Amino acid sequence: MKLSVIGCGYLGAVHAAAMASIGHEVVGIDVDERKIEALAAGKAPFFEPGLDELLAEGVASGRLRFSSDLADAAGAAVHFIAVGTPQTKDGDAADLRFVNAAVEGLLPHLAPGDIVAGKSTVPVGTAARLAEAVESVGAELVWNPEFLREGWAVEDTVSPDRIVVGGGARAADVLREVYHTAVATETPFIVTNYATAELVKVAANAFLATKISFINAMAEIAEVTGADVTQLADAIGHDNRIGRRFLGAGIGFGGGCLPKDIRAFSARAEELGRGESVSFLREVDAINLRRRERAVQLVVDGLGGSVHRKRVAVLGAAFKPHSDDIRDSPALDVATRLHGLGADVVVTDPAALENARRVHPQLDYAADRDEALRGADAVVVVTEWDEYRRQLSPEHAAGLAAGRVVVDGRNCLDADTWRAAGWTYLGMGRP
Ligand SMILES: NC(=O)C1=CN([C@@H]2O[C@H](COP(=O)(O)OP(=O)(O)OC[C@H]3O[C@@H](n4cnc5c(N)ncnc54)[C@H](O)[C@@H]3O)[C@@H](O)[C@H]2O)C=CC1
Ligand SMILES: O=C(O)[C@H]1O[C@H](OP(=O)(O)OP(=O)(O)OC[C@H]2O[C@@H](n3ccc(=O)[nH]c3=O)[C@H](O)[C@@H]2O)[C@H](O)[C@@H](O)[C@@H]1O
Repeated sequence: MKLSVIGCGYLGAVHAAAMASIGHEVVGIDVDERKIEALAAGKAPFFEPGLDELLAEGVASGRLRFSSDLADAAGAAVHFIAVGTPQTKDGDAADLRFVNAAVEGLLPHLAPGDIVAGKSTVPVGTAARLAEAVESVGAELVWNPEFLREGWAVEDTVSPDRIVVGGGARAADVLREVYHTAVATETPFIVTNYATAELVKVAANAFLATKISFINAMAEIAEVTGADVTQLADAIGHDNRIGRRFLGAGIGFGGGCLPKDIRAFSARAEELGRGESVSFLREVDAINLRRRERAVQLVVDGLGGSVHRKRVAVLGAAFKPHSDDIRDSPALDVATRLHGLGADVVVTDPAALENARRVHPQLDYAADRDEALRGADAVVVVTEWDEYRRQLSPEHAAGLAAGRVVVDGRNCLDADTWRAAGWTYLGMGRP
C-alpha cells in the first residue's frame, strides 16, 4: 500500500522505515530539510538502535523515500500524522500548532477515500475537531495512537503490544491491512471512537508516570525510616497484579513524552471541568521533580555540605539509556543544578553529548567515561547506560577519581561492592 508519514522525528522516521520494511511504499515528509537529507541518504538523524539498518534497506529497495514537500504525499492511501505536540511555552497544555498545520497543509493533496491517521499524542477532542476539515475533501480521519518506547522503537513499531484505532469501520479495516504483520500474529486490535483512542494514549502514559512516582514516593519514606526502596520494589513487584516493571526508583522520569503528556492531560481535564479527576497527576509531577533535587542534595551532603569548586563527574545526559534524547532530561537537570551551585560539572554520555552541548553550552563535557572520572571529587550516575552500570568497577573508578563519593541516581550500582571498595555510596531511597 502507498503511505505517507508527515513528521519524521523520533516517532515518524521509525514509523516510515518500519512500514517500508513490511512491504509498503512510503514517503516520509518533514519541514526540517536537514533531517530529510539525512533520512534520504539512509541515515537516522538521531540515535535509535536498528533504525540505520532499516532506513538503508528501505531506501535501497526503492520503497522508502523522503521529501520536504507535502505535495509528495498525494497518491498515498493512508497519511500518518506524526508531528510534535510539545508543551506550550506559557502553560501546561499541548501545543497543537504543528498538528493543525500538517492537517491543513495536507488537505489540498488528499483524494476522496484517503485516510488520515493521527499518531501524535493529542488532547481528547482534537480528532473530532480535525475530522470536519478532513471530511470536507471526502477523506476520512482515524486516531491511531503510538505506544513505542525510544530505544526499542523499531521493535515496538513492528511488533506492538496492541493497536488502537479510533474511527469508522472501513478505515479500521484499511489500517488492518497496513499493520498486516502484527494482525497476522494476533496482536490485539482495538477499534473504538476518537475520544477513547485519544484517552487510551494519555491514560497509558499517565499510568506509567504514576507508577514511577509511586515508587519514588516510597523512596522518600524509605529515606526517613531506613528502608530500602529497591528491596521494597522487588517484594511488591512479585505480586503480579503490581509487577516489577516501572518500579525503578531514582531521579524519575523525563523525555519528550511522559512529563508533557501528564501536564497536557491535567490542562485538558481542567478545560473539561474535570480537573479534580486527575489532580493526582500534579502530585505525580511534583514527586518526580523533587527526586532531582534529592540527587543534588546527596551530592552536596556527600561532599561535606558544599559542591563549590568541586569537580563532579555526571555520568549520563540522555533521559534514559539507548537514546540520545535530552528533552526534559532528569540527568541534565541534575547537572545544571549542580553547576548552578558552583560545582565544576563534567558531563559524559555515549549518545547524547552533542545534543547536550547544544542545549547546555555552559556545562563542561568529556568525550568518554574515563575522561569524566579523572580527578572527580564525586561521581553521580544519572543515566543507567551499561558502561556506567555493568562495565564500571569501583576499583577502576577509584584509579581515576580524586574523591570516593558516588551518588547512584538510578539505583543501578551494587551498593555493597562499591562500599567494599572504599566508596561512600549514596542511593535514592536506600539506607
Ligand atoms: N518519541 C516517542 O517516543 C513518541 C512520541 N509520540 C508522540 O508523537 C509525536 C511526535 O513526537 P516525536 O517524534 O518525539 O517528536 P519530534 O520533535 O522528534 O518530531 C516531530 C517532527 O515533526 C516535524 N514537523 C513539525 N511540523 C511539521 C509539519 N507541518 N509538516 C511536516 N513535519 C513537521 C518536525 O520538524 C519534527 O521532525 C508527539 O505527539 C509525541 O507525543 C508518541 C509515542 C512515542
Ligand atoms: O508517549 C511516548 O512517547 C512514550 O513514552 C514512554 O516511552 P519513553 O519516553 O521512550 O521512555 P520510558 O522507557 O517510558 O521511560 C520514561 C522515563 O521514565 C524513567 N523511568 C522508567 C522506568 C522506571 O522504572 N523508572 C524511571 O524513572 C526513565 O528513566 C525515563 O526517564 C512510554 O513508555 C511509551 O509507551 C510511550 O509511547
